[in-house]
Amino acid sequence: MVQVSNIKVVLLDIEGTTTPLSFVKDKLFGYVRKNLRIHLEENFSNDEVQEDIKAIITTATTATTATATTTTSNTTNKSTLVENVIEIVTKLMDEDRKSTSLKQLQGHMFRQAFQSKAVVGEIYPDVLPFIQSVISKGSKVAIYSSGSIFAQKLLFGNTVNGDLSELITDYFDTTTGPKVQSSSYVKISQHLNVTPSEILFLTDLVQEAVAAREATLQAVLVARDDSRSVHDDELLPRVNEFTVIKSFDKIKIMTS
Ligand SMILES: CSCCC(=O)C(=O)COP(=O)(O)O
Repeated sequence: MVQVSNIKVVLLDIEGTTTPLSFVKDKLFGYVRKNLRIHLEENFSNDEVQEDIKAIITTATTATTATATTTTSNTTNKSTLVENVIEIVTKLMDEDRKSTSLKQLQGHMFRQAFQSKAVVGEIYPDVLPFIQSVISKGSKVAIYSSGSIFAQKLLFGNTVNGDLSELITDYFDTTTGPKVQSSSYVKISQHLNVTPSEILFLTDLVQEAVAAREATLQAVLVARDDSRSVHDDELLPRVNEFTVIKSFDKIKIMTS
C-alpha cells in the first residue's frame, strides 16, 4: 500500500488511468472514424461544425510535422472541405495527436455517441471507490486529460456506474497547456488555489509524471495491464524514478 499525505486535490489522467485504453481507442476514437463524414455532411452549416472545420484546417496549415504536408485549400466548397477535413483528422488520429482542434471536434462528436447510448463511459472498477474515499477525506478530485473538457464531462456523466460528473470539481484539458509541460501543472495549481505539492497526479504516462513532478506535484504512475509507458523498456529508467501502482486501491490518502 502506498500512503500519501498532505493532499488537497487528486488530479487524474483518463486514458490508461481511469479508463481502459481499448475504450478510448476502439470505442470513442472508433466512433469518430466511423461517423466523421456523416457528422460533417449533415451538420455542415452549424456554427459549431464550421468552427471545428476552421480550427482543423488551421492546425494542418500551421503544424510543423508531417500533418502540415496534407493538402489544404482555401475553398468554401462543401465537398472539398469535407474531404480535406477527413484527410487531416484521419492523419492526426493515426498519429495520436493531442491537438486542441482535434480534441474539440472529437468531443462534439462524442455528444451524439453518448446521447444515443452508442457509447457508455468505461472506468476501471477501482476508480469510483477511490474517488468516493478521496472525497470522504475532504480532498477534491479533478481531471486533466488531452480530451476536451466537454468530452471529459460526457464521459464521466455517462458511465457504466451512472453520472459521476458531480464528484469531480474541476476539469482541465490542453487549453491549459500540453500535459508534458511543467508550466501546465503550475497553471492548474494556481487555478485550484493550492500549492503544487498538495496535488497528487495519477497517470500512466511517464512523460506526464515527469512534467508534473518538475512543477513539484506529487506524481504516481499507474501501471494497468494495458498501460502505455510503464511497459515500454526504453522508458524503464524514468519509470523507476516513480512510485508505481497497479490500481487505485493500492493508494491511501492520509488525513493530516
Ligand atoms: C473523453 S476524454 C477522451 C480521451 C482523449 O481524447 C484522449 O486523448 C486521452 O487523453 P489522456 O490525456 O486522458 O491520456
